Amino acid sequence: MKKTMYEKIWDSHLVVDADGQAPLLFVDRHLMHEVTSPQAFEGLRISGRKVRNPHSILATMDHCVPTKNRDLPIADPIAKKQIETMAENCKENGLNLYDMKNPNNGVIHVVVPEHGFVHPGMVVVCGDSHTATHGAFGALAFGIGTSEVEHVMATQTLPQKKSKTMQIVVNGTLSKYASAKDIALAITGKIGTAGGTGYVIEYTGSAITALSMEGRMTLCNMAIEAGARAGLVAPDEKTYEFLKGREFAPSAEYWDQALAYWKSLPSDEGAVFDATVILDAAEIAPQVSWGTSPEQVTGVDSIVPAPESFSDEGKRKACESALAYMDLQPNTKITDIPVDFVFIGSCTNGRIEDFRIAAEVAKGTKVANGVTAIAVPGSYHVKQQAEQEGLDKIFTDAGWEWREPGCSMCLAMNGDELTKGQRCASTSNRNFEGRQGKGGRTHLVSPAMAAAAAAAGHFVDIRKL
Ligand SMILES: CC(C)[C@H](C(=O)O)[C@@H](O)C(=O)O
Ligand code: SF4
Repeated sequence: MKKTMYEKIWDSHLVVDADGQAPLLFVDRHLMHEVTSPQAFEGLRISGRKVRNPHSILATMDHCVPTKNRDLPIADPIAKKQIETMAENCKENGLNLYDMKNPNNGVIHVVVPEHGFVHPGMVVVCGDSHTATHGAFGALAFGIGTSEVEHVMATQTLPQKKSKTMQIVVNGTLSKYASAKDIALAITGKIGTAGGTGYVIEYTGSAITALSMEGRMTLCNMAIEAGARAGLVAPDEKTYEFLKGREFAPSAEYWDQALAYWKSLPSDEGAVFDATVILDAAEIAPQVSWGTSPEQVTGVDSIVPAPESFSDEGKRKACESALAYMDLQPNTKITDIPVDFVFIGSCTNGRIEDFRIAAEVAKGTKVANGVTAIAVPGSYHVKQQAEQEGLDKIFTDAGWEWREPGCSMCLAMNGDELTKGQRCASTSNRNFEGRQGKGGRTHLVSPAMAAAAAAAGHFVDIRKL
């Protein structure tokens, strides 16, 4: 029988599939951060159980960490407690933790690939919805809840319902400055935040294979915003090249064996998907979200929609309330929307490629009057690399703040936040009400779009730069 990549990974990880019970999957890699793990460790402690395989786990501190003045004590007592608890839990259980002072620190989904910890064909979990990022390597990677975190720590297995499969085909060539982020947003715009519910998405087509590993990570990262359980891209030469020589990649001795397995993973020619969605890369304009859900998004050359333009009652109401929250009038040109704040960073767009493209746009510009712009590398390695390339200088010369790594303003848990009514061009993945601070307004964009908005003080069609 012809199988999709998802089915191959599923079948090879199935431990038991007994009648009346959810199938049990083997878990290769378990990623952790300080927010969703404390109760799981507590549960283990109470039941007197141990972590089954500490080597399957990699942990970071990312959500609560400050992005400046790291030498000072952490001011927020909740953040301080979370960070201390994480350190104690990892120590007690012998886990590999890259804490705030470790040169490998950063956002979990940026750090993990840097060390080659996830390989094609693996099952990867984390108490975090953006675990989907690692699907870029052809691994089945998805977020789990805290009680599941405890289960995986104790058993290295997880009860899972099998998903349906969706193929999203993106052929053609992206226009200048359009990026993986724009593909991701265009997909969410097309299928909606519930479009992928119940599915694992496999991204295929020439525009996907043309993406760098960073781009594939950006794309898979947002599979969750389209409602999917996970996103996958078939491994290819770029994947192998990226992994080769990294700390946790298979060593030379096992490389050929690993490669042979990885090459068996891509979906068989003629394998049947439960659903197929097709997009043309050439038609994807740089995207800007206008609402409070990642599906409320449009091209930069477009306008803010009017509620009446939606035939669906639910979507019309959602548009109305989003426009009220965002303080936007229907039919406003996207390029006429001003910004007060610009954030480049997060596990969606906090990688070196993101800062390179943003620096290219920011070079020689000045942040517009009244605008605050911050660049927050996704990891310390990204930060170092960017500094080696002189990118930090480009940003600071242009009036940007260059920060320490962390989730930062992606979800504003560390004190980096918008004030009420501030409007932000953000390279993160969620524009929910209050996501970047109470009363803050988020517009999701690519790094290049964010950099252009910082200089102009409003959104700009970067294809015309
Ligand atoms: C804190 C964590 C549970 C959450 C997630 O699951 O994604 C966060 O990372 C986010 O991006 O909203
Ligand atoms: S960067 Fe944002 S999306 Fe990614 S893990 Fe942190 S909070 Fe979640």
